[in-house]
Amino acid sequence: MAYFPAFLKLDNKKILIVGGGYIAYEKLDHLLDFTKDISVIALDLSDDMAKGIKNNNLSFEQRAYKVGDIKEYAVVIVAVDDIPLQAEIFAESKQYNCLCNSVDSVDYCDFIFPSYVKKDDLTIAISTSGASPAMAKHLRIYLQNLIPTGISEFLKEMKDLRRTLPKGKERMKMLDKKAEDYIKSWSNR
Ligand SMILES: C[C@@]1(CC(=O)O)C2=NC(=C\c3[nH]c(c(CCC(=O)O)c3CC(=O)O)Cc3[nH]c(c(CC(=O)O)c3CCC(=O)O)/C=C3\N/C(=C\2)[C@@H](CCC(=O)O)[C@]3(C)CC(=O)O)/[C@H]1CCC(=O)O
Ligand SMILES: NC(=O)c1ccc[n+]([C@@H]2O[C@H](COP(=O)([O-])OP(=O)(O)OC[C@H]3O[C@@H](n4cnc5c(N)ncnc54)[C@H](O)[C@@H]3O)[C@@H](O)[C@H]2O)c1
Repeated sequence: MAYFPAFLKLDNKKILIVGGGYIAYEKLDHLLDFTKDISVIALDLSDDMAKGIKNNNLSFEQRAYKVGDIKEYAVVIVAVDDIPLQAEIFAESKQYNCLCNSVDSVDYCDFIFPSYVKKDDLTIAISTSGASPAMAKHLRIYLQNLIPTGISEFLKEMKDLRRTLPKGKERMKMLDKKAEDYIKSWSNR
């Protein structure tokens, strides 16, 4: 079955990444667009991962994962090259209020990472439900080239209108028309 798309609020939620290699860095890089409350536990770090940790002042412990490490975390990303450990941490996460993502199998995931386009308040997330991460990536690149640079300003204008105009049918109609015209103007380019 396909995954339900939701946008998770990360305020006051601690995130743990286990692993410090290439894939851990990909996940870290994406998470940093949304939060800085990230800790890392890994036996060793790639250069990118070491830089990411240093530049963002993240907490890092150089050691093997041990049972109980996830206790304080709301989300754990298990980015180790060890599938049995991914299975163990996923099973352990069920004892706690902790959502788990494992990088080798959706069987050990409560959620999966989408590919995404982010421009200020706009986030477009793309998933193939794990069928083809490569396809998710290329669809992201395609969409990235389609979205006009002025989208952030347009969204700011729409946000201001929603804040200042009184709620009701008239506002709804006006905002709907403005959004429709904006999209039409850009698809006619
Ligand atoms: C979208 C993206 C987001 C991100 O990473 O943040 C992401 N993978 C990306 C890239 C990518 N990953 C892989 C390739 C090689 C080509 C290929 O296999 O297609 C490429 C392409 C590349 O790197 O160029 C290999 C791969 N990926 C997974 C497995 C295990 C498995 O399938 O069981 C294997 C095989 C490992 C092996 O056999 O060695 C699993 C997952 N990867 C997901 C997300 C989740 C499903 C997303 C969805 O489809 O909805 C899921 C299920 C779990 C998760 O990771 O959350 C990011 C693109 C970001 C961007 O650029 O926009
Ligand atoms: N989800 C995806 O998009 C995707 C894509 C390609 C590969 N993968 C899978 O991701 C996994 C990781 O790949 P990689 O290229 O980052 O590997 P890598 O070898 O570069 O990194 C593995 C990391 O795990 C750490 N580690 C291993 N055992 C540990 C333990 N017990 N405690 C703490 N840290 C530990 C190592 O120190 C290292 O930092 C592989 O199994 C690969 O098949 C996933």
